[in-house]
Amino acid sequence: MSRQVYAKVAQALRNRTPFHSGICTVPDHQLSLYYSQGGITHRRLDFSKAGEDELEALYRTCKPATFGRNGENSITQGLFTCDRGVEMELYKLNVDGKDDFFKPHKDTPRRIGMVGSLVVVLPTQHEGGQFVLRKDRKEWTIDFAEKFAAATEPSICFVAFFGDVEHEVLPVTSGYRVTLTYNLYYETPHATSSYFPSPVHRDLKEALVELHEYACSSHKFTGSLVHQLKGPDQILADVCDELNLRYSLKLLYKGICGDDFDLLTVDQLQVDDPVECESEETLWDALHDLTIDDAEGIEILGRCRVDFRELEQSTLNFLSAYYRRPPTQVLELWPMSSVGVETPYVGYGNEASLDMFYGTACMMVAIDPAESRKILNV
Ligand SMILES: O=C(O)CCC(=O)C(=O)O
Ligand SMILES: [Fe+2]
Repeated sequence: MSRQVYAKVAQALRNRTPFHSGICTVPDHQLSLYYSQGGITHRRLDFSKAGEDELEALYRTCKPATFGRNGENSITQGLFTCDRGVEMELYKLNVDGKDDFFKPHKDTPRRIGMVGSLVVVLPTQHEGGQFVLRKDRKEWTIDFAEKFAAATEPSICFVAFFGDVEHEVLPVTSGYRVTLTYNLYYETPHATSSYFPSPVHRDLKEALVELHEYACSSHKFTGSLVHQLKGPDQILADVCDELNLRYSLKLLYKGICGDDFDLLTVDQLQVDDPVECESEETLWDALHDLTIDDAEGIEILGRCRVDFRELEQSTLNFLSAYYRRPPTQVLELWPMSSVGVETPYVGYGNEASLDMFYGTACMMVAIDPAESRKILNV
């Protein structure tokens, strides 16, 4: 992989965000909301020209507790149609007036298969009410009021995010802010991000396409985790699928046995008898039923290579069976939103101590040698 391609792939992965937001123009006639008050009066509200008083009427209907009314709202027309693979369920209508806010929370899954939420912000005059998202100590703020102010055509704004993203709505400082929230479900257990490609999806694809020829072969899934890929990991899998790049999930055991070896395995290392012994003997015990396809020694680019000449003959004998010739080289691009597994054993030293082999889940994308690649039309 050339330096530029590496930089581009790494950049695409680094830029990933756990949400997708934007603004889109909508024909006037689709900006209507029908609602009923106390089950009797039906009202139609046209957001493309709704005035303050009409919005206030909606606000009063939706805030029965505050205004002492027994109102209820029903929405008879959805604004969105859904892409194949993702089911959208209209969940609720929020109308926020001055000083209203939504404190930080994560949306609770309403039923199995819910992947996230979509918030559609309707074009009403308002200030404040910024939408803040948080994940992994990162924070993003979207000011929809500003987006509407800059829009020249009737538009709606939206933000879709995964279920594990915390979000809040800051206080509205003037006007009314109206949103529709939708629950998003994958229709199939393994629906993909290609159904709603995000900028990350496109950037990643563009970066990987620069490898321009790929081997065509079916990918191998390892472990059950592959069916639970989330967010950016799922996007990487989808892009690989589209480009016919082989990928698999593996456990990476980095620097085991005194920092010497890096191993990729299809399963957690098992130590049958975790009694006190040298870590190499324990590793030998853990590996001895496994083939090189189950556990492979690799060279991580940029890390010290194993110097086989310095190994004791007995270690060399068992370990060399787990290295291809030449050894598979692995370039680490970005940490996966991953899980780790621990295999404890009793280490041998001046006194017995509890040691462990620690593996982290990682996604391996195979870049096969040029001669075995196929031209791909993308
Ligand atoms: O109104 C919004 O912008 C979103 C509200 C929200 O997060 C929710 O209803 O769960
Ligand atoms: Fe929410």
